[in-house]
Amino acid sequence: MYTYGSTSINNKGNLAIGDVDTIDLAKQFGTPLYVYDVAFIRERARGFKLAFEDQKVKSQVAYASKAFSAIAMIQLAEEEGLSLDVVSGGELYTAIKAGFPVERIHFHGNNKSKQELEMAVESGIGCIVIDNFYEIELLKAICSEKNATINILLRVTPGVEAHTHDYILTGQEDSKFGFDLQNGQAEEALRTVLDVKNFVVLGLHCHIGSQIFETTGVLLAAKKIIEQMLHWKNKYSFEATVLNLGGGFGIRYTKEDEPISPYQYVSEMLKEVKKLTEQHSLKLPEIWIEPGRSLVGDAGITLYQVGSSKEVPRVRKYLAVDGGMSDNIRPALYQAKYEAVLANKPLEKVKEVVSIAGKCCESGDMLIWDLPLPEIDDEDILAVFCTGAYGYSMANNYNRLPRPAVVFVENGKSTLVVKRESYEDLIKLDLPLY
Ligand SMILES: Cc1ncc(COP(=O)(O)O)c(C=O)c1O
Ligand SMILES: N[C@@H](CCCC[NH3+])C(=O)O
Repeated sequence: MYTYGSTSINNKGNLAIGDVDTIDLAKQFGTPLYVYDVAFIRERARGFKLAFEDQKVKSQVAYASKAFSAIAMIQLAEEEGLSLDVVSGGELYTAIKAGFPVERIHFHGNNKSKQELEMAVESGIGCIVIDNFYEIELLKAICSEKNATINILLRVTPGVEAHTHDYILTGQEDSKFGFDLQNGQAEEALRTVLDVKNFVVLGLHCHIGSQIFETTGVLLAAKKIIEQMLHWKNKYSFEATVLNLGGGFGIRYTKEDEPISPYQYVSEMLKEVKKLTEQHSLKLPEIWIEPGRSLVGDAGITLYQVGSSKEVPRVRKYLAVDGGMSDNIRPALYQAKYEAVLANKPLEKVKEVVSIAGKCCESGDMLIWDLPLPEIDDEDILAVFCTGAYGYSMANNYNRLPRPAVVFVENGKSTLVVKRESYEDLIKLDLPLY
């Protein structure tokens, strides 16, 4: 059996994560349960930073908190010296409440509201990544009213198609994000922001998509942007001091996935940027990146209690668990694939192939199709690997299922970092008619 992330088999023969027995975790905290190995997250964070240090390039590695935002996670990002990418007032609020240094927070989003922008400006945020002309006007008015100066990046769409699921592509021309680099929109945006006295235009941002396994796309994007940078230096005497190349580094969800290491990805990216800027006699900008999934995705697993099963003769057997699309919507949304084992007998011989269903009232609520498993018993716990990114953060209360708890494990110890929702929590915003 291949184990994912930092899971292993312990001396009881159970699946362990960060040296903590997953069956003990399920007993102590209940199921479904998200569990993160903190050491794994730290190692990834250090790996990203090392790639920049080795190439002697000034950088910021910003954790894209949309992957998993919770106070403890933000504090961990701070401990590792990461910066932070937020995309909403809610993510910003969480970061502020976690005590994250605001000057290292970058604010993204294709439709930031006036209230969100005001909150960001008032907080003294490090940088706002401007996405569209509407936002330029909104932010300009807010800064002038508050007499505030703000660092900005312009998000550009370089017209690059990355190889990933259509729904998580973002760098192509037909995208809701950013200013198009090729049709003159980005240049018009640059002219506009350079004229705003309250803006300090740090540079440019692009993000071509998510769960990407190769550097071809980002290298092409960097080339297109750097060529524009040269043009804009000549035409407007504008030299970018920051180039943010986004996130999107892929992880290994299943045996078929073969991502390159973050270190290799970043090293190749930096070599290309250095080469191109030297070629065009441009100053090497600070390089920022925004990994989300690759910092937390394979650090996390979800534990479920198995429940009912249904045999469809000659077709398949469904095995239901006590969660589903409410705690992991990715299979339903992107046909995302996952691997799983029975955590109490991960090494036992395979007996049958079953399809793992969730408990929501939807036929599409399937977590894994055709999973080989040993003989299944009522007390079995299913562990699904690599659920650390876009699991809890995309969790919902469909069918009024309470969202699961989140536990961090490190050095053999477990800590509850997000409580399980209760039925009381589910109705706390409801107002009775009588
Ligand atoms: C602008 C931006 N930055 C960073 C990310 C993080 O992506 P990932 O979690 O794939 O690293 C995303 C999500 O795709 C994004 O849209
Ligand atoms: N939520 C997506 C990624 C989108 C990232 C945001 N641009 C996923 O689960 O893969």
